[in-house]
Amino acid sequence: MAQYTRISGSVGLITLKNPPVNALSAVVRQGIVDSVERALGEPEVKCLVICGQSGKFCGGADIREFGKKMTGPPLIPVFHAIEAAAKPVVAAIEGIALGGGLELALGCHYRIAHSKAKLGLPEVTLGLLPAAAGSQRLPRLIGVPAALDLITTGRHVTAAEALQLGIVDQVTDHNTVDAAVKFALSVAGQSLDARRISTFPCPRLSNLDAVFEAAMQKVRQAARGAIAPVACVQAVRAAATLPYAQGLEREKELMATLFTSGQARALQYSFFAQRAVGRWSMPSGARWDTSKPKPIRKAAVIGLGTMGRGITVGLAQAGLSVVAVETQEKQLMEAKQAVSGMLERGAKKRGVSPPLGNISYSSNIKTVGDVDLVIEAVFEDMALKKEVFQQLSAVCRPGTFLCTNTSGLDIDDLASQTPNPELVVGMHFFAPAHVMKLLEVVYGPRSSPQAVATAMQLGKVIGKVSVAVGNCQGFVGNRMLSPYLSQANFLLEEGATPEFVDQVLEEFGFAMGAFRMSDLSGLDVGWRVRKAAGLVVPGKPARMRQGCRYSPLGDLLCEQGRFGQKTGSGWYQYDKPGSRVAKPDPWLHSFLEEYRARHGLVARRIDHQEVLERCLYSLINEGFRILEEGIAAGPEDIDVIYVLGYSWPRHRGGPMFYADMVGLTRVLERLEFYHQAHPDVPSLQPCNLLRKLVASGTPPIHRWREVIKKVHSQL
Ligand SMILES: C[C@H](O)[C@H](C)C(=O)SCCNC(=O)CCNC(=O)[C@H](O)C(C)(C)COP(=O)([O-])OP(=O)([O-])OC[C@H]1O[C@@H](n2cnc3c(N)ncnc32)[C@H](O)[C@@H]1OP(=O)([O-])[O-]
Repeated sequence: MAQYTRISGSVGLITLKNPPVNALSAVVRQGIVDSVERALGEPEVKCLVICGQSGKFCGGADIREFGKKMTGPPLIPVFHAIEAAAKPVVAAIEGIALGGGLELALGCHYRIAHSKAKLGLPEVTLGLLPAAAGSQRLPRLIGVPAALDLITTGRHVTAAEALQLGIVDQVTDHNTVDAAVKFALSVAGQSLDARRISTFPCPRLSNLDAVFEAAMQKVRQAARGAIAPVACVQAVRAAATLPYAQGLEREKELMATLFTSGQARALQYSFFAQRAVGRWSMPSGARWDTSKPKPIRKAAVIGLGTMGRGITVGLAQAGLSVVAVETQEKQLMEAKQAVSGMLERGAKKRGVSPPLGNISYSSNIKTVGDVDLVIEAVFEDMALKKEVFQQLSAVCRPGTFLCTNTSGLDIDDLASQTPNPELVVGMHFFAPAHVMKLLEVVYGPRSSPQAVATAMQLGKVIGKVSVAVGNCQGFVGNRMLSPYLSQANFLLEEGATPEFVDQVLEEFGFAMGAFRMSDLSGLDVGWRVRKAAGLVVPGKPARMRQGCRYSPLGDLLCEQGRFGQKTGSGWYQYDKPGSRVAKPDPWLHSFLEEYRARHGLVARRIDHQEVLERCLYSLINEGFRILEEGIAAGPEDIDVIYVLGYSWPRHRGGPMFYADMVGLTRVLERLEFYHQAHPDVPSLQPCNLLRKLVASGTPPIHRWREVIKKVHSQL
């Protein structure tokens, strides 16, 4: 709702009330209409102030109403009525003014913001564009280049930047409503002609076409197939080239193409999925709202390689006291330098001083005796990790949580090295650990709900989106990646090239295809895991393992020292070790031909569809197995992991959402088709849960948890 009160005798105060972010639901919109009408009708009222309840102005349109039948007054006429008002209307912006919330403020005649407020038009991140005249008013107010930047990126700006850009008229450190009331009274009775933004001409640009060509090229490059950023550029162009009313029509047309698009649905699903994963649960019944986390004030990181350094930076930047331990003196010195550099660069970007004092460095593991939580990040070797856990059990005080950054080793096996396995969980960071948003929190059968709650809470404190998952080889992300990479290798055996497979996957929206990604992370990483799993054994049948098809292509490349970017050659060739530009490698093409000839394989023509379906459906199928086993509680958990950790294109929602979009019946049919052609590839054999979902009429994704629950209760 929107509450109307009269204050200071002559000020009509309209307070938006719709927790948690005062979104512009139908009721709120009607409340604004009624309140503005009342204030304009009361002769005693000389001016109006609009504010939001609980220190938040407005989070925009109510996303929960999208996809439902539209009720209540539409936004544009509401904002026009405010702009046309004969009495000054001042927006008192506290906390947030985002999307429709900023568009409401742009409809007002003046904007006063609190210094901590964040403002922006993030519609593009939801697959939309600012459709309450924001794409027409903002360019008129701040100019085309600045408006293009805000609208195509959706980034939030601080109140200080908003003042500098001309979005707000004043910034205050004090009570914003008081400041707005004082300001409103000071301008009451003054002419408002020069304050109605929709009447402003859009600032002219001598190189208008060049500006828009450059903007369009930039968004197309970054978009990876997303359509909303392109529509945003077109909407701002309308503002720069058309009268306001026609520009508004164009904005409406463009929004209509986006609103019902699959991409908008995927991005809005992703928005809510990222919030849903915080409400975690375990098969034991333990849940986010029944498990109390322990506060972590002091933490330790053991092993300061690439991951350990990034984790240390993330903890220190979040204000924690950190003990950083590296037993090799030389590595310790290098790590100290690297970590300090990362903190200084981060602080410079954020305009704060670097928290160098938060970290103490040591080569002695005995110095972690007084910490609340330890994150082990040593080399990915089980024997070494077990040794570290034994040492930690000896030096840490009772109740210290012991976490491991392993990317797929058995958490419970590590927990067996300690007297308190209930205090052991996995905290699987993604490289670079101080940048990537995702954190997989892995619980073993003996991990306590408090240990999980504490790791999830710590993830939030250091700015991560944490997802709680069960313990199994490769956890969720890497486990699903295995069939995806196997299919990519099998496709090479059958006639494809790395370039073609990667092209298909990158057209789908991945930042990098399977082979370019392997070259980046290093082929030797997978080779070590396969060796540890006993898959790389000389003399074994080349292409079968335990009765299943196996491709030794990656092993053969590693035996030749082709580890990817780091050695200057892998699936592609590179100018020199460490360079990032992948070039097709004639050597690899002849290597593949020889390999096929040696194994009696005849190359055949493989099309886009087959590459996409075999790589993605085998990954999705493994996702269904993970849901069936209860390793992940719901499809949202898997989708958030893939979007934030494995560059699955956000505008496709995630693997499980994509399966829902394609249609589970189709996914099942195609898996059955490919499994028939490749009976020795178990990852193509449709999972029972998938069959059950299809048999129960392919319910929409938000209802899969019911079917999963039923499956679990029958197990
Ligand atoms: C016409 C017009 O042009 C168009 C078409 C539009 O306007 S489109 C809409 C444009 N607006 C946006 O893109 C802003 C989206 N929201 C955010 O970016 C963030 O939420 C936040 C505002 C910066 C707060 O972050 P937070 O970290 O403090 O809390 P939270 O956990 O994220 O959110 C707290 C709770 O609020 C819910 N929520 C947040 N914004 C919402 C919104 N706009 N509508 C409905 N619910 C919303 C969210 O789901 C969560 O619910 P629950 O999980 O607790 O049940």
